[in-house]
Amino acid sequence: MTMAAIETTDLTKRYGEETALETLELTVEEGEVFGFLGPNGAGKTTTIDLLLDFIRPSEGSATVLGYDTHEETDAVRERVGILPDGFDLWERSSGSRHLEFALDSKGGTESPEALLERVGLDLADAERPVGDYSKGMKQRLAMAMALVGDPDLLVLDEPSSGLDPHGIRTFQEIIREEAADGTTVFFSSHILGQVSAVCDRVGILDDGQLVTVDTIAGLRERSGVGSSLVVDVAGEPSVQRTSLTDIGGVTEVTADDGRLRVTYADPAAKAHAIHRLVESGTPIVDFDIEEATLEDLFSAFTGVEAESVGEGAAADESKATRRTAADGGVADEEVVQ
Ligand SMILES: Nc1ncnc2c1ncn2[C@@H]1O[C@H](COP(=O)(O)OP(=O)(O)OP(=O)(O)O)[C@@H](O)[C@H]1O
Repeated sequence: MTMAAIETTDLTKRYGEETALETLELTVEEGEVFGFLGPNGAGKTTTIDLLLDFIRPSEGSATVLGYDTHEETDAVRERVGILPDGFDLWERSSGSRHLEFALDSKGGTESPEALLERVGLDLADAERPVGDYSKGMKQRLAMAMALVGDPDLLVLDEPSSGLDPHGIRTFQEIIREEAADGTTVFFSSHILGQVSAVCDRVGILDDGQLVTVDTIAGLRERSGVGSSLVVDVAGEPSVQRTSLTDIGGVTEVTADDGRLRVTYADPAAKAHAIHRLVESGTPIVDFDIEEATLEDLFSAFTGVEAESVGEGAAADESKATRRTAADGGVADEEVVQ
């Protein structure tokens, strides 16, 4: 039997009246790259802090790599590499000193140079005090420290914060390399594109509740958010609308100004639709497939509308709005920075 890298049972954290995490039941298998997705305040950091015993649960328990997070904290921390959210560095010490410290305390045997190269920090920068580093450079150093000692599990809390697009690619490469080497990777993010780029499975957390866990493909299928076949036709389509709506898996057909849009839940439906159009003698000028985006999926599962979730620094300014019924109307409240 394979051991789960992370297993939580009934894991709950309350702060007074506020429930930061509600009866979380989560299993992350060994070797998986698992994305933990959710808007600000969803409970991602709380979960990670519980897994590493930085805070104690109000109820429930968890194991990491088979060890109880509370009873066997040292065993857990020895085997886990952590890139925390809002980590502290010693501003006056150099990057190299930080790495030496991490190597000493973890008993790591890696060469500092190799670690620096992996995260894209050059040797000259490594000699400068960390107080002079940009946010992205600090993030790279923290990743190098997390990699020390060849951890069995990498826990990354919002790893891309402060990184430029190149840095994001570097981190994605590291995640893929670690996974290829058998390391389990658990990382939290509110940026969907980054999660989909590397993850085997995704868990969506919203307001302390695990809303769903699935592969991206599975989320697509279950969300009911359809993809669309968009066909440009010369003149009016000569096809009967019902001959398209009759196709199994088609959920909606609209026609607008020489453009026909067939929305489907079952991908097999699009070939049928093309076939019927050709059969009816409709002159097709061009066609395109518009896939449901990850943003659409996220909204479908959380009711939170993500607006801009591209890569890079700009993504950190991405906004999402939660639709709340207020004063009988719909108010938009910002929930993602
Ligand atoms: N020490 C604390 N005292 C009181 N409430 C807290 C404390 N720590 C976290 N919370 C609350 O718990 C909830 C979950 O916070 P958490 O930091 O886990 O969210 P998150 O998903 O990591 O968000 P972010 O993306 O902003 O890091 C929030 O409502 C937060 O205000």
